Amino acid sequence: MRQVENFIRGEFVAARDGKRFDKVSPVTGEVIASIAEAGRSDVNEAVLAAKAALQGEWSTFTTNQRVEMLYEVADEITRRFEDFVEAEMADTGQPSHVMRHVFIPRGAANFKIFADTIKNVPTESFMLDTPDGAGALNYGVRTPKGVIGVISPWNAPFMLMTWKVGPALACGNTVVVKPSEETPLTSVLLGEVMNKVGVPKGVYNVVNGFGPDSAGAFLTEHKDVDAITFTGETRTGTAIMKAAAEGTRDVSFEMGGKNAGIVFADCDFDKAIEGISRSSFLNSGQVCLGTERVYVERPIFDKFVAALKEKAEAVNYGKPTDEGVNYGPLISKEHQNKVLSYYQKAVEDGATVVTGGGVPEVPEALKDGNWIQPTIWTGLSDDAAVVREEIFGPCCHIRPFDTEEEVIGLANNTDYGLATTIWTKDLPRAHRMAAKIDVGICWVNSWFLRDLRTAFGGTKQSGIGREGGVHSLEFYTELRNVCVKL
Ligand SMILES: NC(=O)C1=CN([C@@H]2O[C@H](COP(=O)(O)OP(=O)(O)OC[C@H]3O[C@@H](n4cnc5c(N)ncnc54)[C@H](O)[C@@H]3O)[C@@H](O)[C@H]2O)C=CC1
Ligand SMILES: O=C(O)/C=C/C=C(\O)C(=O)O
Repeated sequence: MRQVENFIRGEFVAARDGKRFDKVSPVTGEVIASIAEAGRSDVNEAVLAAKAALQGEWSTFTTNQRVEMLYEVADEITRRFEDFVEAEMADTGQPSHVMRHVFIPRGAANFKIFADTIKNVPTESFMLDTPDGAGALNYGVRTPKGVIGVISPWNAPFMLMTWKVGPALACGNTVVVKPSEETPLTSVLLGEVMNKVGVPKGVYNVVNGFGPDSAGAFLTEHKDVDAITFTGETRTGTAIMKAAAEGTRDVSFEMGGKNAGIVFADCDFDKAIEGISRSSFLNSGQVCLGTERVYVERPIFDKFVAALKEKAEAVNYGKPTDEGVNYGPLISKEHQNKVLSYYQKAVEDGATVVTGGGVPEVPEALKDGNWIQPTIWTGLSDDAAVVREEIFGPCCHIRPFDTEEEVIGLANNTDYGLATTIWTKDLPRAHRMAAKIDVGICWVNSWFLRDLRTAFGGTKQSGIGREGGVHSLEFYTELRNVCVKL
């Protein structure tokens, strides 16, 4: 069985107390790896390694040298593409084409985009008038923030971890990553890449383990961690924020969503169906940007529900590498139970189950995997649990609407504010809507179309701060103003 260690100061090391935990395949339920579980002293060692590296060779790198090294990291990921695809598939159980076309290429791109950003971003400067007429020059200098604690989730593990590590390293920081306990493989594999291309030891570290009373909490509580970036559940964000308050450390949070998809009668119908089907069912619905509330203009409501039902029923369950498989399991038994409990709740609340609602028939070899049917409901009230709470599964509730004002109110009637997707050919209307829906990311006639230079993050309980392009520099650097009297 695969043995996976922590990665500290450039070495793959077991936990000092020898503790380990099992990684279980979401596809078959088999134990596929044994993972070193970092205790407080292992986390301490990783943080001290990262702190020491800030003063070492890494600090002598020019921006250009860092940029070149990040390009080498990206190129080495691409050279080891198959290894990353295999590890990510083993971790998540999601189909090979999603790994090949989205998650692994995005992992490599996350290093290149921030290398480009740091190389090209201009320095802020202002000329100030002074009474003597000579003036003063103000200019900004960006310095690394220090040791960054990276707490990453399981739904797109490599893509979301590198989305943080890329800019952190581009800005000259060092990192300690705590990947989700469900998906440790690619973070540790990245350690091999870092060593291969010569990233100085201690710049990139990985500690495995769980959240509370484990590696996650030990890391976020550590006083030498200067800032924390986190993607995951809103409640976890609250716990991390409390830990970060000690020492007033900075945080960047990308958290849950209960995103609305809005479909007007004048939309390109086939594209809207394709878009909403992806946004509700891709990655088995385990995408923070996904759509769990769909609002459809009344004249096309019945036609829309029927067409989305067809899409939901067309998924092919199976092993990630099997030909034609386009749909994977949920990440864990715990998550499967959580999603199934919402399926049950929807029925208790009086939903019409258009399709799905349970566990599908799968071949004998897969019966211990965490399979679940894509599910569509109609007929629930706006305050039903499955309409208000983030489920993070392949499901959506569809409700008709009659006016623009009404649907803006419905879309905004949530504690979250991550993303929305609007489908209409009336672009002035799309712009009006985009201005009024309280989210960080608004897609029109598209979904998950990502330009990595754009601001990414959420409002309300969906997050704090923005990352992406130059916005990442705000979090990963300190900006010092220098004022020179001329
Ligand atoms: N991208 C997103 O928005 C994600 C949302 N979720 C939501 O969260 C729910 C639960 O999934 P989980 O994996 O349990 O998410 P989670 O938020 O508990 O886990 C995310 C990461 O935070 C770590 N963590 C947990 N508690 C911590 C603590 N007190 N201090 C430091 N680190 C801690 C975990 O070990 C993991 O690395 C899902 O059902 C889904 O609704 C989960 C993953 C990603
Ligand atoms: O494109 C990105 O950077 C992120 C996409 C998805 C998530 O953040 C998520 O599902 O958590």
